Amino acid sequence: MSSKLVAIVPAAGVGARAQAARSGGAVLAPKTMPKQYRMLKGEPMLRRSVRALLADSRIAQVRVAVAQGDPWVAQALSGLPRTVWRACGGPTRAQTVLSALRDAALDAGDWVLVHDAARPGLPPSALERLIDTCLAHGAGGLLAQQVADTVKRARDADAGEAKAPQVVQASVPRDALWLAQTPQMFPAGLLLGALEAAGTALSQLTDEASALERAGYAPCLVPGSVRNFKVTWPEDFVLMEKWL
Ligand SMILES: Nc1ccn([C@@H]2O[C@H](COP(=O)(O)OP(=O)(O)OP(=O)(O)O)[C@@H](O)[C@H]2O)c(=O)n1
Ligand SMILES: C[C@](O)(CO)[C@H](O)COP(=O)(O)O
Repeated sequence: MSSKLVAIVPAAGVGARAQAARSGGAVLAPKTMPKQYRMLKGEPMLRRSVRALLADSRIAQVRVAVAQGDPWVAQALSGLPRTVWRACGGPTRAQTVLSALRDAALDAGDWVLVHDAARPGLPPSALERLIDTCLAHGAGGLLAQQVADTVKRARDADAGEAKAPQVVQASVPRDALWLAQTPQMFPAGLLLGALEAAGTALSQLTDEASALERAGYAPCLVPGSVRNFKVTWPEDFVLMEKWL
């Protein structure tokens, strides 16, 4: 591989949903330690996610993007090889990724792989599969899981009945449906161009592939892993510890 492969880990979120139970159901103000620094089997979640990436020697560097004034990152990442961190976090995930990408100043032909700090369970085999597929096809792609359950679309909630249960409008054919995971891997120039072209829609993009799709590309869907779920809700910490 003549071009280099660099990983970006957006880690500037506050983990509001993960704190819901501890605040009695309400979403907390971002004062408590964000979820990416909570310990999972004796190690901060962020450190585990970075170590999962370092397992593949083709990744030349891992660049972690944190919020301004983050007091936890230096300790959480101490001693890890090929790893740097920058206080370039933005108000949304997509804005964090865009500023990290600009900060990295990669060549257009380099590859960039974006991975959530909140996915510490990434298996080496899934990472290897993604990198192999993207390099072989010369195109970008993402890890994803085919939907296994029957899918329902809810009818618009009745504004007058806040406590009424949601009801089904229709069942949705699931054959072509996949759930997007990370890492997501693209040529750096392509991803930067697609994120910049999103303009005011940037903050609505929930993953990198969406930016490429808007720009007319069709990213490869590479089978991910059930272990690679995103730690989002309070109960996810216990579940992830069982996998690790
Ligand atoms: N402004 C933001 C928001 C999110 N993220 C990162 O994007 C990843 C996926 O986001 P998510 O799981 O939603 O984390 P949070 O935004 O922290 O969670 P919540 O939405 O519950 O607050 C995480 O690694 C998170 O730190 C980020 O770098 N910058
Ligand atoms: C990127 C992602 O993990 C793919 O599933 C997801 O879209 C992040 O969403 P979040 O709302 O920022 O957790």
